[in-house]
Amino acid sequence: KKREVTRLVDQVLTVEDDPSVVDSSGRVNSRPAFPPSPPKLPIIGNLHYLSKLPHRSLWWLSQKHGPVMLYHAGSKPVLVISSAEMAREVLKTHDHVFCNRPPIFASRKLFRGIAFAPYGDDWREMRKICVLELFSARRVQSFQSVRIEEVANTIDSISLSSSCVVDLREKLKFLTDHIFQRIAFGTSYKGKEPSGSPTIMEVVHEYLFIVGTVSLAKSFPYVRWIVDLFLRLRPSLKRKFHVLHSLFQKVIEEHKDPNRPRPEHEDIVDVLLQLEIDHRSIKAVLLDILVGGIDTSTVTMVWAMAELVKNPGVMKKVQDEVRSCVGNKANVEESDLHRLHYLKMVLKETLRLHPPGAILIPRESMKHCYINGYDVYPETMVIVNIWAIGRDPESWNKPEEFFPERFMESAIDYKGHHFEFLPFGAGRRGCPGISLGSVIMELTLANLLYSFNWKLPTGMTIEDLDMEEAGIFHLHKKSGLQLVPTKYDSDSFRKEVTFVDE
Ligand code: HEM
Repeated sequence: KKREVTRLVDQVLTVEDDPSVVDSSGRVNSRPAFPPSPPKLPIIGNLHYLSKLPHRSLWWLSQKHGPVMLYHAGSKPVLVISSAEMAREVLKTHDHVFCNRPPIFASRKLFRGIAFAPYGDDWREMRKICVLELFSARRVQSFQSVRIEEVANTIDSISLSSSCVVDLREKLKFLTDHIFQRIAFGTSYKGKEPSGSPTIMEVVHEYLFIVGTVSLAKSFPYVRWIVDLFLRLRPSLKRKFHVLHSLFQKVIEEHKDPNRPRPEHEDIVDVLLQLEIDHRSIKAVLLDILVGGIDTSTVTMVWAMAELVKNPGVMKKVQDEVRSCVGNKANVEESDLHRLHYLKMVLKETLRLHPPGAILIPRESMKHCYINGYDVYPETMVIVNIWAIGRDPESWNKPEEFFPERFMESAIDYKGHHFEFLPFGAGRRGCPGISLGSVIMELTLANLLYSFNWKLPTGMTIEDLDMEEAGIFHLHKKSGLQLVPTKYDSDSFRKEVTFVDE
């Protein structure tokens, strides 16, 4: 109601915002009804409102201007959606209008995989391959041995530091990097770079950062040449593109070598070569997988462990569940996961409060339509602030609290049917990697929780645990996560459980 009142007040103050202004002769004025918008400045539009954490600035603005707001990034109008109801309008009711991506990232000269491709036959074809061939249930299952081996290596490596401070973020980054490189390339190049050379993921991050900056500069026709001249982004972008291009080319050539030893499972490059996909598209899909999978899973698991350490009651409950389900096995297996109901709730609660993509990858309208009575014109960029929606008190009771039990009697899942909870997006452009991402996260978290007890380094209290956010593409925990693991003694737990049962 408060939002509606704010919207009405805004409409009274800004006549342009009123969708049905009646003039003195009683005629309905047919001027376009633009959504409410913060006051603009010349050249920069509304950019002065943006902080280092755009999802928070946009959330703050939406509290004043409503869940459908027009934000001006320089000369570019951007429709910002901040409620479950309006997200449903965009991602379901009008999904066919908003399933395009804006031309950022999508230059023909760069990689144009699935995530940033414009809507059309090329995207449709690659998306079909993605859903039916690359991330189908059968294919995800075929990568099981990779997950098991890599998670076991991580547990072994942490065991070596039992009772010492461990940089858990680094361990998890290393793990997901290995898993996704093995899934995509059949082998991991991590640690095999010539000394002093950046890792693949470092090049990927730099590449994305430059593409993002160049794209943003396009919204500022007056200052674009200054950005180009002083930051010399384009030559740098070209160099990064070539590094990735040659690496992916090398991987493809190795796969085409008839003397290559047969791996125990087909990797993504094998599948794409068998489907006779052209090399350029294969490279773009490889980039999508590295970008889509590695950071998202790492940041989510770091947030989950941080929230658990901050909430010892939840930590105990989830560890008790994992340990009593697994019994006296050496580790948690994938076949155990379907019984770990509370663990799944912990993961959902983490994704509600800390969705790695706080705002969905931008979409673009393909034709005129109305959202909540407002005109939205073709080629308007649309962003859905899923971070704000996950904390909206209209949808969530005590939204700031980490309370996994809220999912107990609830049918809400993250498959894109519940618009108050959209960590993987929804509709035609929703994430095709949900099953792969979630099984990696569940298996890793279950084993971390099974194998170790976790506490903060000596002298640190829960209050000292910094939950500050950072990041442009993916929202990570700014200060990393230093924790002390101690190896869990399953015998003593069994005695404890037997004692309780008796
Ligand atoms: C924690 C794990 C992950 C999260 C939270 C996540 C989240 C997302 C989100 C929010 C989108 C945009 C959806 C939209 O616009 O409605 C997306 C798209 C995408 N994701 Fe994921 N993702 C994850 C893991 C993965 C994995 C493991 C892969 C592949 C290996 C992947 C590949 C993709 C691709 C290719 C797209 C673009 C889809 C399209 O535009 O058609 N993601 N993801």
